[in-house]
Parts: sequence; structure tokens; C-alpha cells
Amino acid sequence: MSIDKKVVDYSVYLVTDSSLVPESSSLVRQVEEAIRGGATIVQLREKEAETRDFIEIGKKIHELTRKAGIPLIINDRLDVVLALDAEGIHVGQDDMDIPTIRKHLGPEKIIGVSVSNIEEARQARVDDVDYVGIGAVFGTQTKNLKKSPMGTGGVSEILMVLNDDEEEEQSASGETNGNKLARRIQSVAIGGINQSNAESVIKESFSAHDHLDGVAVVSCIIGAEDAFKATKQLKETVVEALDIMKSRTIRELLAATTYMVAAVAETSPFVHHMTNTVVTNFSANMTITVGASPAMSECVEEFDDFAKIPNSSLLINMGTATFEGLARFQAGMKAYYKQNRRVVLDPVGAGASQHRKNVLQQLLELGGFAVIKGNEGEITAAAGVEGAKVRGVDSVGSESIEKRFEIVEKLASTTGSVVLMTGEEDVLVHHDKKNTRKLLFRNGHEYLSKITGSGCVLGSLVTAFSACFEDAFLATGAALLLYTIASERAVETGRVHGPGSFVPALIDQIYQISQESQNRDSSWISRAKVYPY
Ligand SMILES: Cc1ncc(COP(=O)(O)OP(=O)(O)O)c(N)n1
Ligand SMILES: Cc1ncsc1CCOP(=O)(O)O
Repeated sequence: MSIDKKVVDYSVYLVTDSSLVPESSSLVRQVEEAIRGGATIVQLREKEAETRDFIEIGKKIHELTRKAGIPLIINDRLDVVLALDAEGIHVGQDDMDIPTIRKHLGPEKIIGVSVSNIEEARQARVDDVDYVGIGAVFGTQTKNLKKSPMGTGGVSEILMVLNDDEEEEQSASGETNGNKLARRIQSVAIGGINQSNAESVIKESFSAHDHLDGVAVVSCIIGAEDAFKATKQLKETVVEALDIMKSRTIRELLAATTYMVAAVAETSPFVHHMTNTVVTNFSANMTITVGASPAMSECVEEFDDFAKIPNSSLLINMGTATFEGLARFQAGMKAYYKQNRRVVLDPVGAGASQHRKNVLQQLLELGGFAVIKGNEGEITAAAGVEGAKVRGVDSVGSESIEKRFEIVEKLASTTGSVVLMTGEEDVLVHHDKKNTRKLLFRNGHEYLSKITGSGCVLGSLVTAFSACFEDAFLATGAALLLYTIASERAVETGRVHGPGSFVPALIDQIYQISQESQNRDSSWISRAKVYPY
């Protein structure tokens, strides 16, 4: 059975090294177990083997890979590829050049090349390679590295140019035959990757328009006492992380988030709160913590002046809405819309009483909200779906994820707003003329549900972020990630003993992440648990 190189799965790329095989096993057995555990492609890389031994072991391993329907790639040796009729070759920068290899192997064989910088990645695009091995990402005992490890930041930089169509067009002056990339060059990261860091390697190594297709590993499988278990564990991690990173919306969000967190601090948007009396202090503190500038005002006479402040935005929080309050909300909205500013609605307690339903109805009729955020009961009430499960201002319901998306989508499509439904899992949806974006978020700590105002202060962050960025969907997602990841980190500091000590630790962590982001350290974002829906 021949293998179609267009559909090869690079997710768990096993590279061999017989010097690492445990005494109790053999290379063939390790490879067999790895394939059973889920390896999707195997490279025979035997640096010390004589040609005849290389071919002998290659035959045995090729039998295994053929049976499993996965490709066997040979490291460096064109003669061995030909002798075995293996599916492809992997070469380094100092090995035989790609055009010569392609001439000998023909178009159907897989050719992979190692790249460690942007220039080599650009050359890989010019050459007719099928995949690149990007590395070394981290230090490794398996190979003497000539260059320092590039880290996941280095991998991201390479992914920025590897499959960039615009670059292709610009550099099409001859070398590329002017071809737009008909095919994506696949990519794996290599060097020091194992079961415990594979997830963060994949999640940290992406650009807005490209992602890794897998990880290549040697010692964590070949050197494992139980190669089956080692591979199975790696595969589960890798598959889940790849699924996430294949979503363009997620990559755009993750790529933008650190930048947005830094930009909010650097541009200091003005966030006008018309909010409830319970949370004013907490909201003001949180707004300052991200570097934005809060104002709490219900004074209609100053709305026009506030709305004229550059980068200003308005948060309408219905928490303690009175009938007179409704008129002020409407005046605020009009003042901000007149200046083309963003208004965010937090329909706190919507559905709890007929009065709140009336207030909400009238606000929605005026409409134009960039973002509507609320808990399940609030969003359900705002969507006009019967059966919002609320007690006072708290949501006590928990519909299935499908149902929650259905409700959020309904509100998003009737209002045109970005809609965020918070809860143990957060649901974010936006419909616009071009597409519908839907994401599910699973970050956060349960203490968020044990303090008052946690939803309200998220509203402050969402308003600050959407003041600064055109794309209110990404802005809301970024604010949510900042808030929920900070809540997890707060508890991990060891200084939190309950909801009381949680609040200051949460504020500290939001500040800390903002500082990290301003220092262009985006490693915190690899904790994001965000999924396409
Ligand atoms: C998948 C993959 N990526 C990179 C390498 C390294 O290849 P190379 O640079 O040729 O170094 P050696 O493997 O020859 O030590 C690889 N083998 N596989
Ligand atoms: C072949 C190779 N090329 C770059 S790093 C490396 C070795 C990776 O081995 P390990 O997965 O054991 O770190």
C-alpha cells in the first residue's frame, strides 16, 4: 500500500537513535510499541550505523510502518531511501541539496529539511520540501547542538514566514515561479520535547496564520521503558493541543492577547462606569490595575464631555438599576454613540424582576452595544429565551453547552453585538457579515463565584479592552483570558486561603500579567484553555 504524502499525519513524529534504547528492549521493539501507542511517522536516524546495518534495520522497521500505514523517513541517506523504497528523507542544512534529492526521488516522496531561522524557512519554501523540522527548541542530550536553542518564540517567528502567502507573492521574482503556495508546508518542532512540555510547545509556537503540525521526539520515546505508554501519553497531549491551534480564530486571539494586554496599559483608555453601588470600588481598582482610567458617573451633564475623551468607552451595568437610572443609561448611550464610542452592556440580574426585564428591554431596543456580557441567567433573559434560572441577581441554572451556545447565538444574531456568557465554562460568540466566530473557554477558579462583583469587574476589563481595539470579539476574549488565567495564578501563589485573600491576589496577578505582557513575555497565554465550537 503506497502512502499519499498529501495526507500524512505529522502529529507524533518519532525519530530513532538506537544508542538510547533501554537494555531490556531493542530498537525494533521500541518502534513497534511507539506505533502501537500512536506514532504517526517514523524517521530512522542512525548516525553510527554502517550502510548494510542501516538497511537491515530499515527493512524491519519499514515492515512495521507499512503495516501501520505510516511513512518511514530516512535521515540523511538518499541511498538508503532508494534501497528501502522508503517514503521519504530528512536532511539538515549541510546535507545534500533539495533539488538534487528531488531529482532522484521524484515528486511523490516526502522531503523534510531542518530549519533554525527565518532565512532557512524562506529557502524551504523556495525548495520543494514537504515539511520542516524546526529546532532545536530546547536543549537536548540527544544531539550536540551547534546553535543555542530557539525556544518557542523562535519557532513562532519561523511559522510567521513559512506559509505566508503574502511573502510568497513578494518574493516571487523568479525563484518561486510565482506560485502561490498551493500546498502548506507542514512543520514539526524538535529538540528537548517530551510529554510534559509538548502542550506548551504547540500552544506557544504559532503565528496568527500558521501552526505546528506536530512534534518530533527522540529520547522521550526511544529511551522510555514503556514506549507504548510514553507515546500514548504524548499523542493525547499533542492531539488536543493541535486541535485547538488549528482554529484560526484561536490563533488570532492568542496572538493578539498579550499585545492587547500591553496596549491597554500603554494607551490607558477611559472607562466610564454607570454601575451598581456594590462593586464601584472593586471595579475602579480592577480598571486601574490593567492601566485603564476609571470614572464612575451617573451625572448626565458630564456625559458629552466624557464621551469626547480619546479612547473612552461606557459600561452600563444594570446591577442596581432604578427607573430613573434607565433614562441616564439611555442618555449615556446616546452621548457615546454620538462620538462613535463603544458601549458595553452588563445586564446584571436581568430576569430577576419584571422591572429589570423592562429596563433591559428598553436598553436592547436602543441597541448598538459592542459587547453584551452576563451570566447564564442574564444572557438567557436578554435573549428572550424562556426559563432563565435566576435567584435574585445570581444565575442558578446550567444548561448544556449546546443550549448555551444556542442562546448566546440567538442574542448575538438579533443584536449584532459580541455576546459573552460567563460561567464555569464561558461562551463567546459574534456574528458579522463575513462569518460567525464561536469559542468556549475553560479557564478560571471557583473562587470567582464566591466573591461579589466578579462578573461586574470582568465587565470593566471588557470595556477597557473594547475601547482600544476594533475587533470587539478578540478584545473580549483577551480580557476574559487575562481575568480567568489571573484567577488561577492567584490561587497558585499559595497566599490564598479563601475568597477573602483571593481578591487581593487576583488584583496582584492581573497587574503581574499586565507587566509581563508589557515586557513582551507572552508565556502566560499558554495556559489558555480555549476551544473552537
Ligand atoms: C524532524 C527532524 N527535524 C530535525 C532533524 C535534525 O536534522 P539534522 O539537522 O540533519 O540533524 P541530524 O538529525 O542529522 O543530527 C531531524 N533529524 N528530524
Ligand atoms: C535530531 C535533533 N535535531 C535537533 S534537536 C534533535 C534531537 C532531539 O532529541 P530529543 O527529542 O531527545 O531531545
